[in-house]
Amino acid sequence: MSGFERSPAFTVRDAVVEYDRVPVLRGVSLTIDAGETVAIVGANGSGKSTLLRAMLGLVNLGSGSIEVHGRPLRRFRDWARVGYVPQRLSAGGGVPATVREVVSSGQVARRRRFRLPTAADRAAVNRALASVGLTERAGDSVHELSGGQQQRVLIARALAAEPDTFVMDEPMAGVDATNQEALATTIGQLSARGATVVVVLHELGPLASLIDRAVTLDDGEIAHDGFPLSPQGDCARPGHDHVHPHADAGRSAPAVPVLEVPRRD
Ligand SMILES: Nc1ncnc2c1ncn2[C@@H]1O[C@H](COP(=O)(O)OP(=O)(O)OP(=O)(O)O)[C@@H](O)[C@H]1O
Repeated sequence: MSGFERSPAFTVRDAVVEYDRVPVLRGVSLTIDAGETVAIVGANGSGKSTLLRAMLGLVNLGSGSIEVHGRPLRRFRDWARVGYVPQRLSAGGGVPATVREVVSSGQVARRRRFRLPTAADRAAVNRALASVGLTERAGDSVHELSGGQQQRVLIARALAAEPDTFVMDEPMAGVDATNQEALATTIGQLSARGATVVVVLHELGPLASLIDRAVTLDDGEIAHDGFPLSPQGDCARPGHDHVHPHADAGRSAPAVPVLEVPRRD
């Protein structure tokens, strides 16, 4: 699938983003090939989320340019190919939504207008729910769930659309160790099928064995782009403010259902 695609999934050239005239990205250039699994790491406030949001057109560039699957961002239309996992579930305006409804909402971009979900759509939602361990909670309101469970709902929402490109902002945040391992297995399966995965991480943790490229941001600039560095000295201390990726030893993970990623070859 994407392994045969010639265009990179993302091409970022000299991207500058400012908030209230304060530069947050200061000329970031980055190419992510289709099929790569790349971690974006760096200290709090270094610009990781802003970079992801810029790559998806959610914040405007002050200068520079971004292409998605070979097209300038503004002309890219195939958003059904891209699954985004934001950092947190937005408040949702108090409208009660069940876990299944939120997960199904991920499929809206791939459906033709006014077409109801097919059996295949429903099956994809069921697979996504199972892969994050929320099958039993499908009928519950998302507002009743813990932060970590809500995070898993967001991941399932991205999985349900069966995109070939995933952009995830700290998907492991607040998720307990068992579910982190299960998610790592799911992401590994996506990767093995040739999906592109761009993931902001605080620590490589259970994803370490999947990540062979880490991009470190430092104050809005790329400080490292390459093989993940190992933690040393003070950096090895748990809980310190990470400014580079940690290549922890990969751990084995429990088996979870295989997810179908559409082939494009
Ligand atoms: N909407 C906004 N308006 C103003 N400033 C913002 C906005 N969003 C982010 N910032 C600022 O931009 C800088 C980079 O923020 P960003 O969220 O991209 O960093 P990050 O590396 O993802 O941080 P964290 O690890 O804490 O999530 C920070 O100083 C932040 O306070």
